[in-house]
Amino acid sequence: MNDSSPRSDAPEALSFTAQLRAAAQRNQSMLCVGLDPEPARFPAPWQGDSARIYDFCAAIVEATADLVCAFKPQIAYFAAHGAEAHLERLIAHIRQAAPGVPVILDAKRGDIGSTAEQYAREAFERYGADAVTLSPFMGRDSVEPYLRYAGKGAFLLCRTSNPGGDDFQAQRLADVPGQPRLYEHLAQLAQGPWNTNGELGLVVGATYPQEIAAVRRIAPDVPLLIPGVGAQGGDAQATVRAGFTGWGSVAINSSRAVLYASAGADFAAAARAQAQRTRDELAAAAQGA
Ligand SMILES: O=c1ccn([C@@H]2O[C@H](COP(=O)(O)O)[C@@H](O)[C@H]2O)c(=O)[nH]1
Repeated sequence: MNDSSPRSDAPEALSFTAQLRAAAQRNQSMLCVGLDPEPARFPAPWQGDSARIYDFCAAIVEATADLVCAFKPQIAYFAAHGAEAHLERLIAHIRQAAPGVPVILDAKRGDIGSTAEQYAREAFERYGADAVTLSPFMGRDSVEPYLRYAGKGAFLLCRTSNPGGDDFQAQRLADVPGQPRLYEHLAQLAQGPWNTNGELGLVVGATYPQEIAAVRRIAPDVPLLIPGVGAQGGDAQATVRAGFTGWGSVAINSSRAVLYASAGADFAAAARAQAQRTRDELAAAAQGA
């Protein structure tokens, strides 16, 4: 043996997509619980108290750790209260309470390359997230800094869950062969030329199952982050039928329906019950898919 070769007893870290697949399989779950803390909706005596953001989210994580394939903190809910330190502490806590469950930082960043480098550093080094959401509006060079982080994931907004997503995402691109809609073109890019580290994914809303199916046909290999079940009324079963191709192929997000399942002292138990119902409904849809 060559003694000068680097040796480590630490297991090699899994890439984001491998982690997502493993967590989904282990917990038999497509459910991603969204961490969108709103102090006004916290139970008494924490109601209105932004100093309790960490405590509230940590309780949700502990209650649902074995039911999810991922957690998705939305950065605005922390930054709006100056609670970035709570987010750092929360992600560190997820490593302890839910080992192996990946963290998708929902930040929807998008800027010129030099600024994107700073956003990537924030997501992956400051917060230690496993993946981040990005707006692809500024083009390939605005996405590349994130792809330089080995094993880290990035989800491009593709066909978002809101009605206004049609304003741009459904428009046809006259200059691209076949004149695809913008969201279809984004799916082609994510499946092919932009996916240089094999860790790109797409955001598609559960409120638009037909578009999920179209995206899945164009991009059969990329993971889909699918918000919109629960509070936004997306069709969970149609979503699974349209997007699921195996464990880790989809992370179906529910935030408010889980977080605020009860406004009382039993909020964590109620969140667990709601997460379990959603996980089981999604899994049952896969059996029938
Ligand atoms: O198209 C999109 C992209 C992101 N989101 C985010 O997901 C959650 C949804 O929360 P619910 O309470 O389950 O409706 C939230 O953080 C959004 O910012 C989305 O809804 N749609």
